[in-house]
Amino acid sequence: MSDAVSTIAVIAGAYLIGSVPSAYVIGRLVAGIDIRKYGSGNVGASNVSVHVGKKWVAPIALFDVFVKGLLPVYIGGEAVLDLGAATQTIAGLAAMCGHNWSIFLLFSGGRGISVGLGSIVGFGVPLFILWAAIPGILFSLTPWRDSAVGWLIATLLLPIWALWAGYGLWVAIYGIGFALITIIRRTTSGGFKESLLSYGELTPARLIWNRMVFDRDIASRDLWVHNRPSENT
Ligand SMILES: O=P(O)(O)OC[C@H](O)CO
Repeated sequence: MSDAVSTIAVIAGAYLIGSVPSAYVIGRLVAGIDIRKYGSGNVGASNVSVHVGKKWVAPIALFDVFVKGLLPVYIGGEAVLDLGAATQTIAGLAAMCGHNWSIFLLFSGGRGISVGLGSIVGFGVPLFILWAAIPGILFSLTPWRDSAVGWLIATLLLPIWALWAGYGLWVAIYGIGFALITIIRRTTSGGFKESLLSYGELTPARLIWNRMVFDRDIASRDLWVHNRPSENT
């Protein structure tokens, strides 16, 4: 196979693997629910933990981190096909796009943090430690335990960490892509008019802020993660 064909295959394969909706499949098979209609609506491990069961967190997270996130970056890298940093970056972002806008879920999906985590490990464990340090400290050592805020700060800083630690321009571009995808995914995470009607006290600016920074429509995390379809109607 020529390098061009391998590059296209790795990027397309990354999008398709990223699209496999592990959290959705577990929700359907184990609890008979559409996880997109419960809690945060996120097709990810933490939403399954609340609405299906904690024991499903590990298998979903392992699949999303290692198969969706790490594998495409690893296969594109020196150890396997050696297609270069540009291909690894685009493959990592394609996997995240697949997870967030899955072809198997009519372009709905998750937020991409687990997939991003796996890809960052693929670029280098020290980069992962730099990226995860702020959310880790916020969560474990301060009263500000909102992981959504921590991951947003971490992801906005990722391009700087990548350049500072010598990972090169393409890994910094991966960081910019990750940050843009996170902001787009969060701010477009649900119907805009519907949310403004459902939560009367919200202004459009506040809704956008809540979504981008806290990854939810309303201030209360507890109410948001325990949201169920019957309570929305
Ligand atoms: O960002 P996602 O879609 O990978 O989901 C994140 C997991 O639920 C862990 O919080």
